Amino acid sequence: MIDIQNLNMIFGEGTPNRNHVLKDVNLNVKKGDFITIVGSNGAGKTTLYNALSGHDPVFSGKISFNGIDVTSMAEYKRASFIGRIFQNPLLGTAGNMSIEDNMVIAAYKGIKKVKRTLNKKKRDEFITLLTRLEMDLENRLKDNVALLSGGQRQALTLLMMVMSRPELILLDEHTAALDPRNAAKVMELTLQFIQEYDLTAMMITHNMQHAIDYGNRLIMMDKGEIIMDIQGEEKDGLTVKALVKKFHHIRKEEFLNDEALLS
Ligand SMILES: Nc1ncnc2c1ncn2[C@@H]1O[C@H](COP(=O)(O)OP(=O)(O)OP(=O)(O)O)[C@@H](O)[C@H]1O
Repeated sequence: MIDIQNLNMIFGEGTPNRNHVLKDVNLNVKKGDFITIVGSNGAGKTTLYNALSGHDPVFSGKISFNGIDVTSMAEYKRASFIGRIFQNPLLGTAGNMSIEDNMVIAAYKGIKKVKRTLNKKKRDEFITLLTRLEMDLENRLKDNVALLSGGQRQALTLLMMVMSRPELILLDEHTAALDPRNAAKVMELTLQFIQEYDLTAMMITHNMQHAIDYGNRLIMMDKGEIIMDIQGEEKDGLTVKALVKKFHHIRKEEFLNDEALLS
């Protein structure tokens, strides 16, 4: 589905602040893959998403999506098949608009020349979808999203993302800013939606145990490189201890991210 070839991301080229963030990254993502991504701070995980989504221009290399070269495709065009959720729950929804108005935008995303109407049928659909979140939002359609808690807002973001039927979703520590109960709830919904909507997914997490427990493939990034790509039986039998040991073996240095080990 996605083929990344020799991807280089360099910021500040030609300046004293030149920063070669992604170094000749190659990655082939198959349809249905659920890839968890771990790596220390500054490893280049978010930059990889920024290249994939078209948020940042690529310095060199090629990104193909279903055989089509999308390396230079504008971010707004890629948004019709790539969904993204950020750590900050405020980013995925418009706080000054009601829940139903936010959902109307999601329902018609990528559909051109259609009147964005909210009739009874559509509203009933929204109610059915919101009921699945089990957060009582189905009774608050007219409430402004700014009134919701972080967990409710992130769950709504997730729901709105799947409503727009993306092929690939990019999750960037999307439960990290939530309290444990809401984080677990949003994670549970994420897993349900990935399965139900047959999504291909990538999930950055600082929680090594989550990276091991979820998905079919685990990638570790370090200093702009993919240094591990673990799947199949090897992933099934993985432990945090074994993962850290593998890191030591490859890099001959300490794994610097205590947060990852402690979580
Ligand atoms: N637009 C940009 N301009 C300049 N430098 C950037 C830009 N985007 C990212 N960087 C730099 O690229 C490096 C990698 O950042 P990135 O956010 O991809 O790391 P990360 O692996 O996601 O880290 P974290 O786990 O801390 O979020 C950092 O040194 C960062 O400062």
